[in-house]
Amino acid sequence: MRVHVADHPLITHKLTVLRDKNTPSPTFRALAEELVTLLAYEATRGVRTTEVTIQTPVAETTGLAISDPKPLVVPILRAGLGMLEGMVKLVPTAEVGFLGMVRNEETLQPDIYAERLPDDLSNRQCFVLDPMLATGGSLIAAIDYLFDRGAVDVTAVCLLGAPEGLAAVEKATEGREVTIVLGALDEKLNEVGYIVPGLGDAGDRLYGTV
Ligand SMILES: O=P(O)(O)OC[C@H]1O[C@H](OP(=O)(O)OP(=O)(O)O)[C@H](O)[C@@H]1O
Ligand SMILES: O=c1cc[nH]c(=O)[nH]1
Ligand SMILES: [Mg+2]
Repeated sequence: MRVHVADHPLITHKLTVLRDKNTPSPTFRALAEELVTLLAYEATRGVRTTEVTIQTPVAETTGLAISDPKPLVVPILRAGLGMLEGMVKLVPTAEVGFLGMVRNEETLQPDIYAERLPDDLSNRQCFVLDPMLATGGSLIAAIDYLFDRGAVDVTAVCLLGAPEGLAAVEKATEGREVTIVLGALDEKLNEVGYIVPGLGDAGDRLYGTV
């Protein structure tokens, strides 16, 4: 598994405002979107491309075009939806599929409650969007789901991760083509499975649930 943790003052600045409990939902949403666009730059480093020949007004030249089948972007509902616009801004030709997942806050086990994905993901490059990688249970379930459908490589973009969750994903996806791009790797999980220092419940903060 490849892991990339962002190291850029602009990303840290935006994450600091995002973490602040006094930041209201509209600002939180705007920042989540901006952060994804910045992280997507790194996450798409391995996007598959094909050489193409084009004609500029001056000369013929070769360049690159994103290959077919186009990448599939999969936001994990609910919180991952807050990252979708930021990602498709950078890759506007990507196809978008949806996975609805919720973590049982007592057992911390994930449950898939909705799915709208292409049936056949064979030979597909997938980009999963979820702001929080806590125990890793949700991300492992999402990655398994995509590989079971035939995906060949999965890159997850998360705003924050916990070391425990990252280790769990690494163990569960051994031998598979998986990349994790994080805005920051936090200190730990607390006793109820929240990331410390984290930002609280990303879904609640995005959508104003109290
Ligand atoms: O790594 P884990 O321990 O599985 O936790 C992370 C999951 O928890 C949050 O979703 P949540 O279940 O709160 O759903 P929501 O997006 O609807 O709020 C988050 O967006 C992840 O999907
Ligand atoms: O810290 C956490 C952990 C799981 N889900 C969240 O939204 N936040
Ligand atoms: Mg939530």
